[in-house]
Amino acid sequence: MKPLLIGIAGGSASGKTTIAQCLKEEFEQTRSVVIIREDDYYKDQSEKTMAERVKTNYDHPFAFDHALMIEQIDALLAGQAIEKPVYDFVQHTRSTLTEVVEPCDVVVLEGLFVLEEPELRKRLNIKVYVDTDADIRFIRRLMRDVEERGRTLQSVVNQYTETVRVMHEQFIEPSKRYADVIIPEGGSNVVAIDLLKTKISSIISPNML
Ligand SMILES: Nc1ncnc2c1ncn2[C@@H]1O[C@H](COP(=O)(O)OP(=O)(O)O)[C@@H](O)[C@H]1O
Ligand SMILES: O=c1ccn([C@@H]2O[C@H](COP(=O)(O)O)[C@@H](O)[C@H]2O)c(=O)[nH]1
Repeated sequence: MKPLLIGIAGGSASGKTTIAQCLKEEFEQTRSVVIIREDDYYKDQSEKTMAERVKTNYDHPFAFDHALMIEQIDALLAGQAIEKPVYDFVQHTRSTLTEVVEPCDVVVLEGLFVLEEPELRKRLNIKVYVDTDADIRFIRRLMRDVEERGRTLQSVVNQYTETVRVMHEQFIEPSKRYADVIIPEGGSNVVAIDLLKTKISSIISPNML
């Protein structure tokens, strides 16, 4: 049977990763769910200096290698393992590491553009948009980027006002209209996450429902 492909889009720090991780953990024992993060397909910038990397607009679709991402998703859908890139947010470029991902019953794609990019969207069986207010997203991003991604408060504020906010309004928010399911507030929405878990259960063990 072809794997079920679930896409989770939404703004930066809306809770996409948190929800995807919740789904994966629920089915950990059966190893039925694998997560593919669009972030891992940011283009390699190892040829650029750090000063040049900082200037990149990471919230525009051009920042991603979507062709490679689509090629690897198609391989997973065809039952083949992939060796995917791993992104290093601190260095703003691809890590030298790669990760082998085995095919699974359910593939969760999470990222800014998974509903916006037509070639990704048309492959999705279930389209989810995580709808979290901008002020909450900004606060979460500030805390996460300072704690985990090596940023300063000032750099987070500058990036948010110069690119993140405007690209969100241009590309991400409009992609909500393609969603089958809209989840307000992200990871704290237990009811919505339970509905997704039930759907996944019906795919991997249809006789249990
Ligand atoms: N419901 C929530 N309440 C509080 N913090 C949250 C919640 N959901 C996510 N976070 C935190 O916000 C940050 C961004 O969440 P994440 O799931 O990584 O968002 P995204 O993948 O959309 O960028 C993380 O540090 C995460 O732990
Ligand atoms: O080198 C980079 C690459 C990306 N970003 C920012 O990350 C977010 C996307 O990640 P989320 O987990 O969805 O928040 C995006 O808004 C980019 O601005 C970066 O700062 N540096």
